[in-house]
Amino acid sequence: MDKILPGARSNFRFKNWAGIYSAKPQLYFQPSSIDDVVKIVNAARRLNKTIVTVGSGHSPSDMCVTNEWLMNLDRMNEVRGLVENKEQHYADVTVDAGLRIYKLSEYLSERGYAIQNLGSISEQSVGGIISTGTHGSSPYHGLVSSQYVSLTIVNGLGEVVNVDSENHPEIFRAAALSLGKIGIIVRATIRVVPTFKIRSTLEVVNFETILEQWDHIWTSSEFIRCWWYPYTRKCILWRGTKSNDSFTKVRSSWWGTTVGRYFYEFLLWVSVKIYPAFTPYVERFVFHRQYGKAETYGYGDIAVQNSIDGLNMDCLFSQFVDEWGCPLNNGPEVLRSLDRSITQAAKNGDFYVHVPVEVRCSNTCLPEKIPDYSDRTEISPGAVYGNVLRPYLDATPRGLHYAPLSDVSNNQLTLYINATIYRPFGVNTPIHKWFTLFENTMGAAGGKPHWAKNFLGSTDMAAGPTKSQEAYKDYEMRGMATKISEWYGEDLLKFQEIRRQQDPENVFLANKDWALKNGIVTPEEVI
Ligand SMILES: Cc1cc2nc3c(=O)[nH]c(=O)nc-3n(C[C@H](O)[C@H](O)[C@H](O)COP(=O)(O)OP(=O)(O)OC[C@H]3O[C@@H](n4cnc5c(N)ncnc54)[C@H](O)[C@@H]3O)c2cc1C
Ligand SMILES: O=C1O[C@H](CO)C(O)=C1O
Repeated sequence: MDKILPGARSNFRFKNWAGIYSAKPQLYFQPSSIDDVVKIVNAARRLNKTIVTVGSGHSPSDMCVTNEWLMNLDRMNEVRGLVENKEQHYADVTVDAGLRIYKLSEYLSERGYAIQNLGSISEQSVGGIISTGTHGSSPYHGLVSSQYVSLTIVNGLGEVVNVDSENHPEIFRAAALSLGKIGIIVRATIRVVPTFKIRSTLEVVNFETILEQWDHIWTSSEFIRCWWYPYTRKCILWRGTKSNDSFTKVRSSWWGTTVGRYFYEFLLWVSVKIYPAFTPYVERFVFHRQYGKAETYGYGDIAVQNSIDGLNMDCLFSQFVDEWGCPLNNGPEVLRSLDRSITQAAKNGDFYVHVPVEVRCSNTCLPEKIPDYSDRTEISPGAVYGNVLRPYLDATPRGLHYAPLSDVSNNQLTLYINATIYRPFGVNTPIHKWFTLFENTMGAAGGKPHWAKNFLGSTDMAAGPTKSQEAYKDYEMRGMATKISEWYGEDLLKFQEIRRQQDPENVFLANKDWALKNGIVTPEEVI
């Protein structure tokens, strides 16, 4: 079998980026062409096997874990063409879906173009980044998938299907955030813009100031991120705009040095393994080494970088991450509530949080049609949409209404809060108490979890078999099926219908437990 199927290996161990999950699939494939992918899918159908496609394995959860067949598209990493639209000031680049985002950025930068907006890293694959709803942080940009013009997928019948806004738009809406369940994305066309620099300010701001300025802050620049340090009662506010200014030198980073990094990880290790009450001291110490003590709101440190260096960040260590999105207007209440809980928990010694708690925003409201972009310049803000189709499984709040750029306010925005807990030197830190409280708070504020992350849920909400509470590992996902069905309603039903059409034999229903406990499939579908 290993010999006849393209790129097959039987002795491969998969580990996700964080190193939390690993698995030994029966076979691991790295196909080199769409034909190869079709052959593998057809073989899986014949042999009654399931396939998981893994991109760069950066999803924090166990969503890519399988003991059946695992496919990776790292060998399908060519750029197939770049078509410029000079009048509308963009270009459409067509690539194999295994290409990594940082590689695509290198290719584009040599030709004067750039990806419009990015998350914190550029390691993801073109296919993987959209499959979980990856986003950056901006009042004018939405999910990364809104930059995609078209997708080519190999579905569960081994058919090659091209989908875009005109051709099978409903399959596009399912495949643009599919959790790998609609088909294998083998090619994609992405809308990119002329290369831009980002001029950013990095300000040290009191937590209370952020809350007081909530109505103004989020629309004050095209790119914006807030890193909250609860025990220091401070935030770092990073605001960026497109700019023609000259590059500056790189900002210095204490934890970016070898000594700073190891020392930080060592301090975390001590606080996790030996003395948890040490955690707030570690946070304060690290904060002051990295950012100093003075508040600098309104006159922060300035840097001009290329867009990738500006938008990506140093994510430090292996980590658990639980991220939810809710209406941004609910932010002050949510943050105050989390603040009270974190403070109280530290007093009681119940749990401690790691930092930063990332506070970000996105604008996933879409216009009815793609706007005219002929007036844009290289530094014009805002999205140049590749499509205006909302993915069925888009986890951002429904019921927010599109407004043109000049009228965007907090009313259009999703607030993302990201609870990160590090695993210093690979040691698991307890997360259950903190993440459960976080999830309850975000859920009550109209939030939903980011699909890729380590949300936990509870046995009350899970579907499929559950265990006794004691039988779960602290970090094990219990599931959220009933909530997910309530939150997504008709959109989930539509997604499920398209999934059944595109994959009637359940070839992509590997990791069934994950899909079942979260209600992506119904128990009847997996029996
Ligand atoms: C350090 C770090 C920083 C991050 N920063 C952000 C951030 O700023 N914003 C954010 O939203 N997320 C962020 N993430 C999450 C990350 O962007 C997503 O998990 C993304 O989906 C990972 O892409 P990947 O290529 O690694 O996909 P994988 O994790 O390998 O796979 C993710 C899902 O996509 C499916 N898939 C992969 N390739 C294909 C394909 N070709 N066809 C069909 N399905 C496919 C898989 O089956 C799986 O369901 C971060 C993660 C880490 C570890
Ligand atoms: O999942 C994520 O990890 C980083 C935080 O370290 C980030 O921004 C995500 O999103």
